[in-house]
Amino acid sequence: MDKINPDWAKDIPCRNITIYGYCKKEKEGCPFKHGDNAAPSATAAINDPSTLLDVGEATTPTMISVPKFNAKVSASFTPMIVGSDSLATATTSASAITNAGSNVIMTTTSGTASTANPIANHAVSGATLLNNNNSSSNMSISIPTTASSSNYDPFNAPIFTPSSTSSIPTNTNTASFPFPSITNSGGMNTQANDDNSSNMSMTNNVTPPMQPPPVESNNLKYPSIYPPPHSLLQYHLYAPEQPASLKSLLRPNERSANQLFIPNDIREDLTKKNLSILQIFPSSGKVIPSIVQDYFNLVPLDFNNNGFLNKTTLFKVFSNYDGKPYVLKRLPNIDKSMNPSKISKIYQIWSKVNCTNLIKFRDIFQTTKFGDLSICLIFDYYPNSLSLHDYHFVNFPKFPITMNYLWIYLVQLTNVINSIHSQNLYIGKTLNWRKVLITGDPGRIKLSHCNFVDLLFNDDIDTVVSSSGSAIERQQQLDYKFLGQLMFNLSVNVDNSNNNSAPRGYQLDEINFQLIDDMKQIDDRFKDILKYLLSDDDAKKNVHDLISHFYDKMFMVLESSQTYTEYMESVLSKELENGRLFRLINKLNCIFGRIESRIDINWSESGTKFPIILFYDYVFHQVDSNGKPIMDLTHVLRCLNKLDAGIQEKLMLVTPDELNCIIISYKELKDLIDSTFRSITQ
Ligand SMILES: Nc1ncnc2c1ncn2[C@@H]1O[C@H](COP(=O)(O)OP(=O)(O)OP(=O)(O)O)[C@@H](O)[C@H]1O
Repeated sequence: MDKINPDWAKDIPCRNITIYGYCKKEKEGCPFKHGDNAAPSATAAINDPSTLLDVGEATTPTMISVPKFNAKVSASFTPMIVGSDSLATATTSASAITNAGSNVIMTTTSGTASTANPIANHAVSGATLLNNNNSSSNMSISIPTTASSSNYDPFNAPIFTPSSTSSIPTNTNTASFPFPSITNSGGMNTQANDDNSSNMSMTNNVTPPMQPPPVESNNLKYPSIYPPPHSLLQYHLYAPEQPASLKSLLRPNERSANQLFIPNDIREDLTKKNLSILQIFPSSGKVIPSIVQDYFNLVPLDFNNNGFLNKTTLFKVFSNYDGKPYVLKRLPNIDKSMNPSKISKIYQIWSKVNCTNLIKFRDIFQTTKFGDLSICLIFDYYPNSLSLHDYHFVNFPKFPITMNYLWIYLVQLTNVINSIHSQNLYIGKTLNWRKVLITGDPGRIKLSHCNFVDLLFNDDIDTVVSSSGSAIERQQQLDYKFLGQLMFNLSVNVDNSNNNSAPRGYQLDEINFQLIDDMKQIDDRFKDILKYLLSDDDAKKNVHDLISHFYDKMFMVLESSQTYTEYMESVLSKELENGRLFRLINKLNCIFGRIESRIDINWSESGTKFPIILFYDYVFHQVDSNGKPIMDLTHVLRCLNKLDAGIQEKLMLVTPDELNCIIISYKELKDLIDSTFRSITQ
């Protein structure tokens, strides 16, 4: 190599500085220029913080002043070794990407290095973003590298907080959590008045998009229910139904996924119900006891109700006996302990009533677990059920009440009256639109409670439930009036469910025949029934007389409920095979493609297991004559069903090079797969 002329070289910037940021031969007589214009060296940057680029004064660097990006020395890209001293102190001054319009400068703001540490890595979200009002925008990202981060212990680490550095004002308004305000979303400054509107301009006071509440806040608010609403399943992640235009493109043998599986609305509804069943309450064990008698995991159903512990409360619970969910209704602050024989009598009487339109009563007991003496009643739980009042007039979306609904409800409630009266019992005031729950389609309703509370606090329980008591007959006659009142209140609000005004509920003494006649939206037959139910005649009302007014409507209800049952059966039959096929695919995947099989002679082309490989390709990796992958779900399902049934039908499996083929039956394949699976599970 020729000797370099020092006079000529002294004005030329040293290439080592350009590439590495420093020149190790500088002290050994490197003739090139290491002067003032060169970028600050790494060591200088560490020892003299003032030499670090000040993000606040970021200027457009030139190619000469900014070293090119170098993966070996750039802190942001150097894989760190935890505990390595050399790396703990190594750092880099800057890396920059420069182009005509925009500059990105990355600097470290402390002398110590960042490590492969999630806490340190939050620097990206805590980036300092500058807005430059000239035509070229500078995006300067400051990487705070917290000291002593070399030994990261994920288990003892503080909660990850996308923190703010001094250059990023923290948003103290935690109310917006977890949703960022629109103006700050994505960290983009929508108000930047940059001339060049195409430049993405970001300001210093950009709020990090996901700002969690401060950890030490005294007013820390936990989500009132788990899982919190924002973490609920994203139902739209499932494939939506195909538009009609695409359906026509299907070949005769093809079916869309929607034709093969459960319809989206039913799946979504069932998923939501499952979610409600599985909900847990975070403070269980503190505010609310974690176990009450044989029931655990208490979740208040009306958890928005303040001071709910002093009122009648409903909890969703799980039974320790059968693991099923139930509803626990707690009657708090009982003055004195109830006579156990009274409690057991109530249980014996009411647990006998079996009616599809009455929520089944399961258990009753006294407890001091809530800090007082409470009586607890246990009922079947129907997730996401709403009262008639809430379903038609309060909750969104509202389901407008129609004449058909009125008939369906009337038939079902008559069924409840019939079942309860036939046991010499009565319903009482609980026959109202807040205690009748909609539990499913089409308009399926269940009465949630009967007169338990009256019975519990009535000292003369024997009279109340005696088989010949005239008191009971009187109460039973009142039940018809309560039914009339309920049906009247629904009818009078038929037009109301479409607008936002609160539904008007009439008391029994407010209802008269004139009001019934004035209702334009109700047909005359229904008005006659209302009059029959609400009349003060001496003639005793009974179920037989009542249904003579609308027996034809009972056929309508029977018809709709049978049609719905058949529809659900057909949906169920579509899903019937899923569990079986899922187990089969699991089995196949467990044995197929294992690393050890690559060196196992049995899986080679001449091995005994080779048909499994070919079959897997045959089922899942079909290609057309041009070698283009084919995705035919029907083919997959057909093959798997035949395999599962182990039929004698033979199929030809061809090797990818098409030079060899195997003719094998599904039965033989099934045996082969079963024996292979057994061999790896033993
Ligand atoms: N068995 C049940 N399964 C599912 N949800 C229920 C059940 N019983 C009640 N609910 C839900 O709880 C809500 C409140 O029911 P209810 O009015 O009976 O309770 P409450 O307000 O404690 O009664 P009370 O009027 O005696 O104080 C109902 O609208 C319904 O959404």
